[in-house]
Amino acid sequence: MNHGGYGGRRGSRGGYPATGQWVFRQKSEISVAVDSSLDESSGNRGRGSRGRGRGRGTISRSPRYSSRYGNDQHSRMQLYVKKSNVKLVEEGVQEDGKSHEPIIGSAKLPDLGAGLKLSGDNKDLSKLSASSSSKNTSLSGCSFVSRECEDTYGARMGCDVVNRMKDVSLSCQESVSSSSNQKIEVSSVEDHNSARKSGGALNSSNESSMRPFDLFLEKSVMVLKPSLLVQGKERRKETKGIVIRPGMVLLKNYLSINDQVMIVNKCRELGLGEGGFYQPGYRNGALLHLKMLCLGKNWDPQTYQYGETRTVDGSSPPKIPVEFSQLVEKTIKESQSLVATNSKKMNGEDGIPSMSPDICIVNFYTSTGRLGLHQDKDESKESIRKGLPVVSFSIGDSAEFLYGDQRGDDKAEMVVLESGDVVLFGGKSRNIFHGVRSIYKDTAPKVLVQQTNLRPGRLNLTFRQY
Ligand SMILES: O=C(O)CCC(=O)C(=O)O
Ligand SMILES: [Fe+2]
Repeated sequence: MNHGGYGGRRGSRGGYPATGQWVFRQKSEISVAVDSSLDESSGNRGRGSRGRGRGRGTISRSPRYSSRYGNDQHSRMQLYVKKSNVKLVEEGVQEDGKSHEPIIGSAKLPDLGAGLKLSGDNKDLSKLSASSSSKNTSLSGCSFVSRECEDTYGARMGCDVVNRMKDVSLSCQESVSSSSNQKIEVSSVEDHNSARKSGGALNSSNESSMRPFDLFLEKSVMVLKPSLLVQGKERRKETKGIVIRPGMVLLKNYLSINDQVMIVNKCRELGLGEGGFYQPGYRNGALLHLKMLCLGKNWDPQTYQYGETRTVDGSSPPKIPVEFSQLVEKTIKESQSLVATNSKKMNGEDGIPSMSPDICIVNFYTSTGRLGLHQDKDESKESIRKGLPVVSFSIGDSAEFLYGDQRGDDKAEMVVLESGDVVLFGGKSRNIFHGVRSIYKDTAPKVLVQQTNLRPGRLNLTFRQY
């Protein structure tokens, strides 16, 4: 199989050998996690809250994801400094606490240059956002034991440093405060390796968008189990079928936690393999605000066509796991009987035809991910003419899902899709405009996150028949 210029990617799952390793040099025993993202989050900066208002009325006819364009391609890195209060100090900027706060969370590549410092004491967990383009990052004020930080999986680079002192989990997202002056340094091996591979063109959008992407966060040292109460509550959610409009059905809480865990695990595994997750881009270079994995056939955002291989790297899409297809079949039957009982005049016109999926597009949205209103119309004419349904599984964080007969966000209806929800749109609703306006942070079922270590964000699978 030709992997073109991206041949290294496959090896990286096994390979990508040195890409994105982060080395922490420091002096004591704290954990640090560095999470770098060159993904959809960047494109959302500057938007209003939750991205409302973007892309309004701008959907052009053909682009499937037409309003997902984003020009801000700054890469963003998030530093999780566990058990320590830190502050971000740009080189050359006074360490006066307050003056640095604005830098945190909004630092962009050009501002940071080659170095970036964090300083603080060892009290709280903190999260910093900064540019991943910086060649060196130093953390001051923490006693860190430098483990290693592997950018195992690209666009969102995970680096987990263990708190050897207390053996506690370190994920936290508090604001940064200041203080002490102990130091640790973080330097990005990724930069050096990327430089080698790309001849110095670091952080080029190609390079970063093709980095392997792991749906899982690295396991923390200590994983807190959700209480039995939480688990009980999450299990008690009732399954309910709703006919939203002719041809469109919502199966609320349809996927059990076990199904969701199975799906997440399979997507994670497939997403790390050949043809795995990447951040797709349009012909003009703009990146979509999500990570994508195609199963069965590859959908190409540059041509809006399906193919047997992915043009950007020559990889073949993995097959759709049989367990997925079985679930899809079940949901279609379920919807058909729901429609049949709901509709007195069952003349077939409001129904949802059966289909056997040979395409699945798996999208992963971080909390700032989104997807502009579009129609799914790149399947065969026959498939669309027959109204073969698109079947959509939502897993993880909840999302505002827009749908309607017209293009504008303001003309669309909205439904919140939660983890386990399934939406089908076929028949008379096959050509609806639809999209994802926003993701609700931290709304994924705790038990799912605990059982899978799924990253914060939302996983969506849409099944279709070509
Ligand atoms: O994430 C979703 O709910 C929708 C995804 C979608 O419309 C697509 O991939 O075409
Ligand atoms: Fe779609």
